Amino acid sequence: MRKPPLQRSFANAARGIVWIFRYERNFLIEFLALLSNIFLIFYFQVSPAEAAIIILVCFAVLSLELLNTCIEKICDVVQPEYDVRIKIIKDVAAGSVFLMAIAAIIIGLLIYPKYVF
Ligand SMILES: Nc1ncnc2c1ncn2[C@@H]1O[C@H](COP(=O)(O)OP(=O)(O)OP(=O)(O)O)[C@@H](O)[C@H]1O
Repeated sequence: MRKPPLQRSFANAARGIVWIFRYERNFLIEFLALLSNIFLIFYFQVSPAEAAIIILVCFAVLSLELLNTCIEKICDVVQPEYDVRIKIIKDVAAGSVFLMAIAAIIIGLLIYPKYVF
């Protein structure tokens, strides 16, 4: 199979992100968290290294949300009925987003207080 041109690959990726914005509420919430952090970084004039860590962990949460949604969609195709194995797969995939979200909160608690107080 021939590889699609680069701009078509970008267009496919952009379509995927537009789709998840429309249909996955969690992604929207996590995106708003990214925007809030960008605001706070400028407001508190956070150092470049710390800002990079904050931005990186926010994007990590968003990326894991994309992968979690993919896994959910594959599961729904493979097994639309209740299945305890699907439950484990979906719960574990959701756990990956949850863990990274906890990491994001910890990083926020480590970085922001010194700018606030
Ligand atoms: N086919 C299934 N068999 C067993 N359990 C399922 C099945 N589908 C969903 N579940 C359970 O319901 C939960 C939510 O799954 P669902 O596909 O509805 O994702 P969601 O509501 O988009 O969740 P998330 O907030 O993690 O994105 C799963 O984590 C799993 O525990």
